[in-house]
Amino acid sequence: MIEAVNLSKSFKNHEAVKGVHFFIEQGEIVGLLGPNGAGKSTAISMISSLVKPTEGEVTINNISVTKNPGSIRRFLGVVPQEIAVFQDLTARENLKFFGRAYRLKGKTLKKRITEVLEIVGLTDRADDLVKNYSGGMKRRINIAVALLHHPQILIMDEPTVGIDPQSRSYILETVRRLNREENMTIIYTSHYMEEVEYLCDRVYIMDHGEIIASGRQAELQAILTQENTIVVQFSRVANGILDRLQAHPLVSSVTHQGAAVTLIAKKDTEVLGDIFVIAQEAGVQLQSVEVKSPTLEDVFLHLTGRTLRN
Ligand SMILES: Nc1ncnc2c1ncn2[C@@H]1O[C@H](COP(=O)(O)OP(=O)(O)OP(=O)(O)O)[C@@H](O)[C@H]1O
Repeated sequence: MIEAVNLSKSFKNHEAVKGVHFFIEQGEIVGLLGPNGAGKSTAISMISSLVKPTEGEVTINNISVTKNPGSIRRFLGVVPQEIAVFQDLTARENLKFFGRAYRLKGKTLKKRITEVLEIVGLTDRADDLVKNYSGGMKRRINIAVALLHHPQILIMDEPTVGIDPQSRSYILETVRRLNREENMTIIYTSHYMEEVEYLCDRVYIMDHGEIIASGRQAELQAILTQENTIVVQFSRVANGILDRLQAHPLVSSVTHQGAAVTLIAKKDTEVLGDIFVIAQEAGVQLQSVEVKSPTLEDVFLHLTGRTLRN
């Protein structure tokens, strides 16, 4: 349904997206995961015809996005990262305005406004000015605008950044419902691993403009079948201890939050003994050690050497 081949975008001398390929089937929820600056927004802006690729091509339902931007826009609903509605209008007035831009009018528009307000849970506040909304409500009206013309495909760029947990879970449930009840195809970009784990059938992991891994979650986790995640609570992080752990030949990555250190290491009993020795030599105590199976976050860490929040 959506196919991107060798998609690239350069801004002056900077290559934001470097020859990526996507294939997305109808009815899938696909996650595009990566840290800030990975190239996610640029990639989806090319898919939705808002940015012209430097190289490569995107087709949606076999129609070229670059050659026929007008005809593919009717299939697409795009939820941008920024709130793209008028703050001095009410939600209903905003929806009327954008509905007319989609050439909806009269009773059809009125009915659809009622429906989308219901979908995003803003029926009760429809006649309040958007500037008086909470951050989460503004994000929801942003989504409602994208749904007005019954798109087959919804492209969402980090739709839950900076909002309260309740609005966040409301948005996640709305995305699931749209997918299940209307078979809507959804591309969901995020740097929140847990959202992608919860929502997405398949995931593309992007870093520095490239797709560094893709697949179903289980397939991605299988990248680390030879590894364990080891979480060690030290009494403190002494000088040099992180470097020594990182230098261990069986350890592929080390991150820490205070004195809690997470290692990804080959499944080998030697590692635990060596951690103990390293701690002893650094004069710190081991307060607890937990060995876990790797998560999607660990896969990301293994592939990039960084956590998503870095
Ligand atoms: N219009 C532009 N002009 C110049 N550079 C740009 C432009 N848009 C994006 N970039 C650069 O391209 C790279 C990728 O940016 P992009 O916004 O696609 O990343 P992202 O993964 O969506 O990150 P974020 O979550 O911060 O939006 C960044 O280095 C960014 O600074």
